[in-house]
Amino acid sequence: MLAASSRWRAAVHHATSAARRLSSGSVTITDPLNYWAGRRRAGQEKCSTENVYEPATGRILCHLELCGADEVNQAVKAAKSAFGYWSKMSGMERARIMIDAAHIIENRREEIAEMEVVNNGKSITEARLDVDSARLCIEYYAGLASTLAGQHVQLAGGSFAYTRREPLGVCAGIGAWNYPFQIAAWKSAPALACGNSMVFKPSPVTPVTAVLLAEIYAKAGAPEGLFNVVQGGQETGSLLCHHPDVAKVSFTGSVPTGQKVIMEMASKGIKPVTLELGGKSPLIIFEDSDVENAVKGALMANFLSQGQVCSNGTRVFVQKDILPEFVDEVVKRTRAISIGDPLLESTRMGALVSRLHLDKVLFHVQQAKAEGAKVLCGGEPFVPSDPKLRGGYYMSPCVLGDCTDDMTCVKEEIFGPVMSVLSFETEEEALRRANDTTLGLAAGVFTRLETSRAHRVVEHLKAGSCFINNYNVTPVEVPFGGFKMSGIGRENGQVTIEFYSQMKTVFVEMGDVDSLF
Ligand SMILES: NC(=O)C1=CN([C@@H]2O[C@H](COP(=O)(O)OP(=O)(O)OC[C@H]3O[C@@H](n4cnc5c(N)ncnc54)[C@H](O)[C@@H]3O)[C@@H](O)[C@H]2O)C=CC1
Repeated sequence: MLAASSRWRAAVHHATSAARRLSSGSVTITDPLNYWAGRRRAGQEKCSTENVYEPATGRILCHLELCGADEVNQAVKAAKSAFGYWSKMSGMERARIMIDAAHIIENRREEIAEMEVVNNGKSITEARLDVDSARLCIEYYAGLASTLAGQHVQLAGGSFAYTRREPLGVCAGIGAWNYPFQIAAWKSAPALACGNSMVFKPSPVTPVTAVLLAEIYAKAGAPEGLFNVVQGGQETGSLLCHHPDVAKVSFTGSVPTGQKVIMEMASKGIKPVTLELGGKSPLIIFEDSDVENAVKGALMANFLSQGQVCSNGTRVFVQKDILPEFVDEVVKRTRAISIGDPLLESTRMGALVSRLHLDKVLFHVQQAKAEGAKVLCGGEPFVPSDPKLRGGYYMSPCVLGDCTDDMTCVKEEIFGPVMSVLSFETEEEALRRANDTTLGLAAGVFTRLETSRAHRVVEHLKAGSCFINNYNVTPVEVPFGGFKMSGIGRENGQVTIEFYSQMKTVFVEMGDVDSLF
């Protein structure tokens, strides 16, 4: 998810001046990846481990020590103790520490981005933008920390009431694997600004960079235990969400996990939840669009992070008259995407996150073919010429033509570099088909001549984040989140303060009690 297209260009431009520290196939991680009460923690002897892989090469990167009940208890205890101190600080005091953390991120941008690439497989160019988005998010909420205030309400007889915006306590953050560092920042920044502490559990597939954020907050002066990291999968996540001292759960992940598990768990403790789930978003391209921009928009809507983006506009509806021109251009540009070593500046598409996920995405392409879609390009495993990359999880980005609404590739989230192109004739038809989904994370519209049409269409799109004449632009000042089964609550923007705080109302009597008894 990018903050702005100008930053995309800036990142490409500045890239060459950055000194490369890591190279694919050269990294092994031995330091513990759990972190609480101010330092990294090795797992206990009995704790189980899982292999973590480098997507670019298929090598084992480290053995992840999974947290059980003891470790989760210790992390929550540390967070509870930090909460007592942090929640009593003024917003300005909290902001100063958060701004220092943002500066450290800026100074360590290249190092964090490289580790993200090694663990996630996305291109270094994109990883730098993710780190920037994390930094900007922390800066933004640092700016809001001192503005949190209540209301004063004058009542009859001189009595009055006031409201206080109070933190919730220990918040649990649960992350997905596609934006590991950025998700940790997007969750922790508003939480900390409001005076909460956090225990964060990254995806076990990408556990490496969340602990860097923990060290950065500590270096910036955060109290011990303010931001903690516990590693593990379903079991650890479940322990964390069920913990009686956890006041709120903020989850990014798939619809089934969010729906079945998190809601159930949160409802047992009546805990507030933020859910950022999956999507199957539409991108509608009208015949009056600037085709060059619409093609660029469709590529940005489908191929960032190897297509592993929740908000991707994977159902591309193109008005009939421009379909041939659009398809020619989109296929030409998709074929030109350079796939390979994600740490190379020239690479625009790296490796998918895991072998399992790659196989799932390739299966989706086969299924689409079997259901009658036409593979216009890509959709094959890709083997780079560099021998060290041969075990990596690469595929060629795919454009599917002749798609219809009933095909699985058009109905289900693939979460890989696969664009489905559909044709439409009228605005009413496009809207009806675009909204025909249980999901509603994002949507886009390209139209040039009729500005009123863009706003009319957006008004009728059932999606939380809409784009006009662009796609996948996510500045941290703007709320992000979904309608329907794509989620509950929002991340980013001012509104998110409401999801990490609670309002207290205080009535003050200035006269005598007027009793009915
Ligand atoms: N809306 C948004 O902002 C975003 C949504 N996503 C969605 O995430 C999905 C891909 O991420 P995955 O990691 O595969 O999703 P997932 O649902 O498998 O896992 C997400 C996280 O939940 C944890 N988890 C699994 N079972 C749990 C349980 N019982 N209790 C607590 N935690 C549990 C996992 O360990 C992981 O950290 C996609 O569907 C994508 O659309 C991804 C990024 C952003």
